[in-house]
Amino acid sequence: MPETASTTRAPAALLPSLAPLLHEWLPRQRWFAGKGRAVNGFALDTATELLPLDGPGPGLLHLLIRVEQPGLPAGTPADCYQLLLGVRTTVPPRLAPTLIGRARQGPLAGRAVYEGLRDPRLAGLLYERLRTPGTLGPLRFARTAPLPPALAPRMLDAEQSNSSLVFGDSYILKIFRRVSPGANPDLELPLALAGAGCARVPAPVAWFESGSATLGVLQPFLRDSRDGWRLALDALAAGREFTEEAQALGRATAEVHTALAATLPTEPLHRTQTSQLAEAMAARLDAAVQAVPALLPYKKGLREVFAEYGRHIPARSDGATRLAQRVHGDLHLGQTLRTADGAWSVIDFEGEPAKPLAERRRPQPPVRDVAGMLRSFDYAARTHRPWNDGWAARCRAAYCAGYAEASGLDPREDPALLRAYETDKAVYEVVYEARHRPDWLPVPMAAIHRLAAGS
Ligand SMILES: Nc1ncnc2c1ncn2[C@@H]1O[C@H](COP(=O)(O)OP(=O)(O)O)[C@@H](O)[C@H]1O
Ligand SMILES: O=P(O)(O)O[C@H]1O[C@H](CO)[C@@H](O[C@H]2O[C@H](CO)[C@@H](O)[C@H](O)[C@H]2O)[C@H](O)[C@H]1O
Repeated sequence: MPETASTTRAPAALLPSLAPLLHEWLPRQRWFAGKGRAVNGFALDTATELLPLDGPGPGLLHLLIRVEQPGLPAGTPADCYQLLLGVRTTVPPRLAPTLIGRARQGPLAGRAVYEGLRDPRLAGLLYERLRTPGTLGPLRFARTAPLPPALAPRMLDAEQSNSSLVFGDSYILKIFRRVSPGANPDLELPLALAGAGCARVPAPVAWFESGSATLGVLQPFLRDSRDGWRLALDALAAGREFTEEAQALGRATAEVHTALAATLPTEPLHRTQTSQLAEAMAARLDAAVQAVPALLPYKKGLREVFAEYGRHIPARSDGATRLAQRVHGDLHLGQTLRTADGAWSVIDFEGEPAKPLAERRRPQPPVRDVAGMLRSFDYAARTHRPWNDGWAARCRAAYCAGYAEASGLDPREDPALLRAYETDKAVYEVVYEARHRPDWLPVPMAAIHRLAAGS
């Protein structure tokens, strides 16, 4: 074990020290999901000293903390977040921007509390833990193969739902911020895909957990890669087509789907399941209209798209029953990475972060991911001036052709299904943009306008 062994604190004892600091700091974090609602209090589920707080140097405290907020349906547990806090008597100038505050009371009174992941010494310690399988209080560390020692850490500053650290340009560790019981699909699916020999995902090499909850996953870092969103925008800016890339992305998506269907449970999609899926889409639309009233004029037209899907008799052109299966769940260009050799990888299998874990892990028609990517070509085209609708249409066609090539199923053969999933995604995007990036709202609204009009 690296440095000194850990201890587990009685969690409640730390709250008087931490609660006043976190009250200010937590709601400001990009990954804090409860924005716009008051924070009434905190409860600590676990508190683990990865590095003792009363040692000579800095301490590293791992917390699973519940944030009590109003407005949750009865019986819904408060959101639980994972925090890694550094604790020092004084914070050196290079770490000053990471300061959360100085505790005034309780066992940490007078000590500085700061973002532990931004301290290379503490981030390095976490990597050392991942190298060493075993348990540490409530935390369990596992790995698939030996890892090299002492890789220098750096934190990614991307706008993320979680937090990621790169170690020596060899590995990337994603620390999940909002944590729920149950395997996180971002570990479960890449592990299953790697096990099935699918080369389209960076295979997890280590992870850590508490109870049944996944807390972090270490994967190879694709250092010479660029993400599909950047590549698409570059192509647009240079007046280039992106059809070859889109076709390869279609093939990559199909490879992922085929491997997931071969290794994880699938369910037949008969008429009843189809109408339930259509009803769920209509219910999401109703909730979205409440949240974003600009959707109201389109409600009737959009409901008709879902009703058409609900009436639809699912049958494949080869006569087989359609299947629901595990899918990516939030596929878009930003979730794809292309390495210098031209190979595409798919990342971030967590699904839509706002949805409950159980819902994200449910089998769904694979067209859900196809629709997500088709929406993404439209997004890329719409962020470019002048708007290049033809570019997006050609990418969309090439992507479907690539998907058909690798899976034998052309998503365009089932337009009612595809339109319903594109509409469901556009409705999700309207709510997402209204909440996070209001300037982007016209992008999904343009799609809503088109889809509600039946074109
Ligand atoms: N294996 C990887 N290799 C290189 N970069 C990666 C890798 N995995 C993730 N990234 C980079 O990290 C960013 C955030 O990762 P992501 O899994 O999307 O996190 P989040 O769930 O927080 O959005 C990605 O946009 C990508 O640029
Ligand atoms: O990447 P995340 O898992 O955090 O996904 C969320 O944020 C995405 C934006 O970063 C959002 O994607 C939408 O915007 C993209 C362009 O920035 C576009 O390519 C996607 O097609 C569009 O859906 C995603 O919906 C949201 O869940």
